[in-house]
Amino acid sequence: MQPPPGSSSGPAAVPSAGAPAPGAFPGLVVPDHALLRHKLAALRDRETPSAAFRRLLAELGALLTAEATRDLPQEAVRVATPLAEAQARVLPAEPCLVAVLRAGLGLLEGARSVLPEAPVGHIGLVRDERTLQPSEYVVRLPPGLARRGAIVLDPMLATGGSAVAAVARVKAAGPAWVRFVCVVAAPEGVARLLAAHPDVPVLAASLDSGLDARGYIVPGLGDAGDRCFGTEG
Ligand SMILES: O=P(O)(O)OC[C@H]1O[C@H](OP(=O)(O)OP(=O)(O)O)[C@H](O)[C@@H]1O
Ligand SMILES: O=c1cc[nH]c(=O)[nH]1
Ligand SMILES: [Mg+2]
Repeated sequence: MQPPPGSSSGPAAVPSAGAPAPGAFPGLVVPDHALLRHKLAALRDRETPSAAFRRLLAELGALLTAEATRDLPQEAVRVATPLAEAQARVLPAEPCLVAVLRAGLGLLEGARSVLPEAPVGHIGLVRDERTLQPSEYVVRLPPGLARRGAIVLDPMLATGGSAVAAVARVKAAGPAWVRFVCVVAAPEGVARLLAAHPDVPVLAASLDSGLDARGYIVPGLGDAGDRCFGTEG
């Protein structure tokens, strides 16, 4: 990882050069968090090996899930501590976590560390690298989604085709609400996802500049699935 030219200190939020301000999308949240930026820097680095990439993705999954659940409704309860009764607040039900395969599995591991009782769904999608259209190869969603929300996890929001399809699949199962969590988002993907699903808030660690001619996010981090599972060619 190379230090940028000039000073090592800077503004709290460091947007990618050429990226629109996150405020350009009212449905998008990019948390202002030093730890997210720190881990994302290492994740982007082309020299980061697959094992470290997987660990970083899991850590980002935990941090982003904490942000995505920050304002969920809670119920008041009383608990007996070893000393006295305390007033506390709990989630009525942990939301369902839905991983978009393959790369979403990396985020899922960390998300489950903070939501250990969450039921888990899987949606297998692979993008045709020529047409950029996603095709679906597996869907497994848990029953009983009507009484809880769902958080869809996929590190990359590029053209948005995969995210739009995954969210549609989850919505068809009738969850109380849906939120979409990614690591790196392209403006094109955010615009497409919010246009198709305006009721679905999007949370990203970074809003990047755009897409290259092959539909990859720039600066991005390359192919997340390949880097996670060591399948790069
Ligand atoms: O926004 P889009 O243009 O649809 O691209 C984003 C999708 O591409 C990647 O998956 P990929 O199809 O490479 O599958 P993989 O995770 O198995 O590598 C990524 O994890 C998203 O699912
Ligand atoms: O930049 C991109 C775009 C799609 N899928 C990825 O894994 N990375
Ligand atoms: Mg891939």
